[in-house]
Amino acid sequence: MNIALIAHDEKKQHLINFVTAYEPIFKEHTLFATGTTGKRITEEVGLSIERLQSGPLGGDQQIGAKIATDDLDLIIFFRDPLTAQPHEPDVTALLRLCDVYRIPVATNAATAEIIVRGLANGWLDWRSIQDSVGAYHE
Ligand SMILES: O=C(CO)COP(=O)(O)O
Repeated sequence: MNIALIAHDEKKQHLINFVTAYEPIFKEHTLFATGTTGKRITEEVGLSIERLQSGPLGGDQQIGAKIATDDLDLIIFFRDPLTAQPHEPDVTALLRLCDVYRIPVATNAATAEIIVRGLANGWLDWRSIQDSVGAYHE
């Protein structure tokens, strides 16, 4: 599975802790991340990640583009709901595309726990057989 990992600044340590806890699962998959998030995960957890631009510089839009081309299967995006983001429209657009293409997305640790445990149990295997682009029009 292709998995995107993203966290706003106030949530980055939460994501680091989360990815560390589930490192045996994440290391089995292909990981992408926005710039600063990816840098920290690489340095602090040691996982190999394809880093995109930092969120405010277009990273969320790059993640969105990968969703639109069916190149991502799961998004874990620890959002900070208490701090205004300069690129809020990009965040909204990214989450919208998750709904358009039926991409599982976790925006907090509680949901991420369920999804990652499901991932390990094969509950996301349907991703590899569905035509996600067509799915919206069913
Ligand atoms: O801003 C972000 C998501 O909206 C995350 O970007 P960084 O990982 O570069 O901090």
